[in-house]
Amino acid sequence: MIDCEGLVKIYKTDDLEVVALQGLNLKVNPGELMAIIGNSGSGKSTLLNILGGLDHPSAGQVRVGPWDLLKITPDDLVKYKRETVGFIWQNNARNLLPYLTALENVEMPMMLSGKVDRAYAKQLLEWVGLKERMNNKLHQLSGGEQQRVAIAISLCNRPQLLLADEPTGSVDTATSDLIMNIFRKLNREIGITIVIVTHDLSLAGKVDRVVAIRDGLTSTEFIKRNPNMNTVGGEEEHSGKGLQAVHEAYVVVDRVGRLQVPKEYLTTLGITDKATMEFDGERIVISPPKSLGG
Ligand SMILES: Nc1ncnc2c1ncn2[C@@H]1O[C@H](COP(=O)(O)OP(=O)(O)OP(=O)(O)O)[C@@H](O)[C@H]1O
Repeated sequence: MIDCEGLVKIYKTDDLEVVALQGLNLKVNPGELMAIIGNSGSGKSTLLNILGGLDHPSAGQVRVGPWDLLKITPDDLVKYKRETVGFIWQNNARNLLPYLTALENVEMPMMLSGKVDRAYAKQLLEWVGLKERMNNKLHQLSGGEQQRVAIAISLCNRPQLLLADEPTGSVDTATSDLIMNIFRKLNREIGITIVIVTHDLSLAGKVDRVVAIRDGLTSTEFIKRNPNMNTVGGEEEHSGKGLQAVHEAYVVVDRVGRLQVPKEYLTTLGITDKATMEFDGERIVISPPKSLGG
């Protein structure tokens, strides 16, 4: 579904260039539910905005389904955004209309795109567990319920790909579990591919695959040891240890053999610009460079 290779994004301000993505590689299979984690400034939102067609890549390859987002024409980009992707942000609910009901809020974007499908709007609200509340005005719903209305809206255009940027950033743990359960259900039942961006490790622990971004590059991949295990709401996750407890961690090696060594390892070993690499037949050992002189 998603194929990024050597993806680069450079932001140019007056006299400054920020390289937000430095040649990132990422593959996401159709029907996958996965998470992208990374510290603040690592490039997560930049990646999501590019995948959502909100920002243009500077170089590299980025494909979503049949679309090449580097070469896409402006007309096709509008079509792509309308037909292929749905977006959820942390504070999505802020964009909803408080004096309309949940159902009317879902119908609004349908109206703007020229076709209201009331049966589908109701179905969406049922999927997010708001069947009984669809005729309530938005201001009568809690923050978590409003976020669920926002999820229903993101599916109005029947997207094949759902992009969620910190979707549980401003809700409590119980609501966060509920939202994750909705994602899993949607993923299973309608086969939609879902990419969640978060810095919340406990949230990341609830999906089968997590890709960590560091300094604009994919650095580590965590794959669930037992993908059938449903760990939503498990104690391990709430303790924040969920990711390491149920996932195996792999360092990402790109097509030409490059990998990223975590900064803390380099600092501990005092490695700056060079290292020694040895292969003992089974392992590759990276050490500080041996001193040459005296
Ligand atoms: N419009 C912009 N103009 C200039 N620099 C930008 C712009 N957007 C992002 N950046 C820079 O690109 C880098 C990556 O930012 P990005 O927002 O993608 O990170 P992030 O991982 O999503 O962080 P956070 O978790 O804080 O949202 C940062 O150094 C940021 O300052």
